[in-house]
Amino acid sequence: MTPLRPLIVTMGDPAGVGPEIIARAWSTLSDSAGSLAPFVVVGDAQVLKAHGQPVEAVLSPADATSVFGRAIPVLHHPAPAQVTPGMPDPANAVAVADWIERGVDLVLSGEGCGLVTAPIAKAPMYASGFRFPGHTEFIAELTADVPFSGTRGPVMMLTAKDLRACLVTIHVPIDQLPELVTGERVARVARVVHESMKRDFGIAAPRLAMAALNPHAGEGGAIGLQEVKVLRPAAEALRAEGLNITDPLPADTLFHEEARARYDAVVCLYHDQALIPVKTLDFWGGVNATLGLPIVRTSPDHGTGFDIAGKGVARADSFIAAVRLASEMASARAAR
Ligand SMILES: NC(=O)c1ccc[n+]([C@@H]2O[C@H](COP(=O)([O-])OP(=O)(O)OC[C@H]3O[C@@H](n4cnc5c(N)ncnc54)[C@H](O)[C@@H]3O)[C@@H](O)[C@H]2O)c1
Ligand SMILES: N[C@H](C(=O)O)[C@H](O)COP(=O)(O)O
Repeated sequence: MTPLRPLIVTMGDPAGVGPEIIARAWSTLSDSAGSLAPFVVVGDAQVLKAHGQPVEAVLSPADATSVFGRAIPVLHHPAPAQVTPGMPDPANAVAVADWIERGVDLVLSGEGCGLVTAPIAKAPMYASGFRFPGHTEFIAELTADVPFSGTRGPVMMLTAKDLRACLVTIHVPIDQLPELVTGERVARVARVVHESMKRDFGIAAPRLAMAALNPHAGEGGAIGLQEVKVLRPAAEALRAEGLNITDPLPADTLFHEEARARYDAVVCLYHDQALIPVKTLDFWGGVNATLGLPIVRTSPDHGTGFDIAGKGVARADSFIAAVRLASEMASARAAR
């Protein structure tokens, strides 16, 4: 099989742990040529150089393959404001968004096989006028006009070990869930997940589970009506379409080892219903992936870690797992 093009890594907030986990990940992965796609970083080369690894500015992702064994290849796009680890500056937020847009463009052009995004911090991005909740919605907007055969996302998936938890709603207040958890929204997410399990994970016959919203799946309507009125009808309609998906199941018994063995992915209804089990199962190895887009995109399961940025203690495990997963997903897409 033809070798993959490089992965495109975006630096994220330069004041966060992104630069140091990229440097640490490179020192681990630089001799993995062949088994994993190499990566090239879109960001400020000077910021990366501060983390003790060789850095080499390149002119295109194509240069990354020959450089990756000896240095971190960087497509240098300078941060406009001074970078102080742990001290985010909204003046750099526009550059952070530009790095993401550049990264998406490089994957769409075919110069990169997938995108791995180091963490951004929402507050400084919002302060600069960034109008998206996070990477997920921004990247969906950037790829909205690109043809895509299948149900279009974005769907956020958090994965660790054998758990793939996919979100129907993301960064919304809990009191909006009864209004937002609709049959249409659940069905669209389930279709995206079903198609992604085949496209991105090579699972020919995906088994999906659906989490209930209410305790004990609503206890037949005695503890809430979403399961009776919304979720079970949606599951029945999806099964009629040919998807293998359960009725809404009590979330408290969905995530233990034996339960996880019964499904390939679980459709969860809100952020913490998915993220607590994933980050509890393996905080250091968890990965955030965006499904249902024309490009592969992954990200570590943690944020910018401003409290430890620049102190040399940030772990690169999740970032390395995100690189591995993006490489695997890109390979699965290339093999189809
Ligand atoms: N992929 C992403 O872009 C992403 C993911 C999650 C959160 N965020 C954003 O990051 C910002 C900070 O979020 P938060 O404080 O809720 O979570 P966080 O993950 O940044 O930090 C939570 C705790 O985990 C620690 N931690 C984080 N990464 C670590 C690493 N690599 N090694 C060791 N310890 C680590 C931090 O020191 C902190 O104590 C917020 O704006 C949030 O929205 C971004
Ligand atoms: N909910 C995500 C997590 O905790 O990993 C995080 O906010 C990242 O969201 P984006 O990938 O949309 O930036």
